Amino acid sequence: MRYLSTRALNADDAKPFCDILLEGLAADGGLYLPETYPQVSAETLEQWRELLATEGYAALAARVIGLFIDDIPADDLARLTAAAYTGPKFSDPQIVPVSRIGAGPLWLGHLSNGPTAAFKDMAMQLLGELMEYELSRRGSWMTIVGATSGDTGSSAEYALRGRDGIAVVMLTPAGRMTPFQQAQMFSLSDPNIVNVAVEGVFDDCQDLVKAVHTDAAFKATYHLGAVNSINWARLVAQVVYYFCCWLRVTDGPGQEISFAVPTGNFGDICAGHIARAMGLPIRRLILATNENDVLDEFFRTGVYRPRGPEQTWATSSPSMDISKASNFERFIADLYGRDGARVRELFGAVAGGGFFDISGTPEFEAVRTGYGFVSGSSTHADRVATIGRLWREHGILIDPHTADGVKVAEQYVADEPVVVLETALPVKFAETITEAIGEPPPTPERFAHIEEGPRRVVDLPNDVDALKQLIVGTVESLPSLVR
Ligand SMILES: Cc1ncc(COP(=O)(O)O)c(C=O)c1O
Ligand SMILES: N[C@@H](CCOP(=O)(O)O)C(=O)O
Repeated sequence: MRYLSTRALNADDAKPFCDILLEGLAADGGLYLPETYPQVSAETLEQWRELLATEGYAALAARVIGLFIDDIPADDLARLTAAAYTGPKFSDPQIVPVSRIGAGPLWLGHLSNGPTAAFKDMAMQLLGELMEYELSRRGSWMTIVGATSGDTGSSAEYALRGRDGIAVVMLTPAGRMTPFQQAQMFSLSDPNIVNVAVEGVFDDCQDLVKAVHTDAAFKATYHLGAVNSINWARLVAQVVYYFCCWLRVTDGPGQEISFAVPTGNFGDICAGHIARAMGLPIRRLILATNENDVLDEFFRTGVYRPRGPEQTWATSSPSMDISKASNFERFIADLYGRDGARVRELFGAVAGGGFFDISGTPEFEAVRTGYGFVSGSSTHADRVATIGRLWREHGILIDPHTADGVKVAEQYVADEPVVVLETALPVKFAETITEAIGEPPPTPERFAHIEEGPRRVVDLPNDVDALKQLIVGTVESLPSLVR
């Protein structure tokens, strides 16, 4: 299996999985995609049903991900998935259980049982294993430069702390994360972890990451790598839980279900799009945004108009306060039949501060009819009401992002089961939970003292040169990194 940038003009540039695992973002600014999506038959799905029941999530992950990787031996990959998806890292032995909300059509897919209580752990735990494996095979090292709106950062740091040959420089939007999210990251004292508070919003952090990654000389000298969902390895690991949820909710071949996905950077739902393209019987992909509703606007109207920091609102589902969703480019590349020139043209307009409008085109018609996307958005009042209602009526406590998913899913209820992906645990968002149910969320024992103790974080202006200096200083301060 080989991979090409969404902006590639030449199929000869295709690369194997382990190259793009370490490269992260393509040199042309595009995102990697496999040349084709492997197809999974109904018969294979039934074999995987048996596999999941007898050998568990890690075995399923090795099979699904193995379809996309031919440069890691199958036994090694199985060992890596077994190391990633296990207790006590994950607090539930099923790794991804599902539960039904009452007797209705809505289900929750529980993705937040990992070390940092967010769905990011589902991919990040594996990414940590894969990166260490490949760096050690090559005798190399890496400086991860990432951006977070609250959950990717801690998830990456818990997956990579103390790992040999890897440093992490993680950019956070100053003052925009919850106290719990800040504590999860800033309390870490490992020398290979550097937390940064950038004067700006998440999109500014993400733009800085992309700027250093597209400076080829700098990237090569400092061995820059990526852990955001711009890295294909993140997405392929996330594809697995769509298969898992489908297998747990259905009991036979061909049964269609839908997924409702709280969306920010379009990574989670892009993994659903890929699972569907592989043949998983998904009827609809229900995209849910908060008040930062650029993607909902696109899926309703065909107009993609990213917004600037001044129009990116600080909301009570803060991890989705994103107005320029990276992975959306992957979907557009598929929509346009991997026409790299067209993708360059569309995203060139966006990079210049503009927008694109594909309303009235056959491609936009296909978004709904061929790809199953529908969308909606949610407000603070909606999520508080949804959290309160599920708590009172069903005794189920969900976080504000999952509440956005439930709220939008309810708009689209039909006759098939709908799995709402639970993307974080309530403990991370105490203020909103308290507003919704009149008391703070329970704190799982493993997080009992997280908000106590000293913090380590570096302030940084929104400036590429300042970031480069910080990266240089970090690498120089860790002599064990450079082999
Ligand atoms: C808790 C939570 N929910 C939902 C999302 C949205 O996921 P994605 O960015 O993959 O669309 C994020 C991160 O963006 C998140 O941290
Ligand atoms: N919500 C994310 C934003 C980054 O998304 P990613 O999936 O591209 O890493 C976060 O919590 O940081």
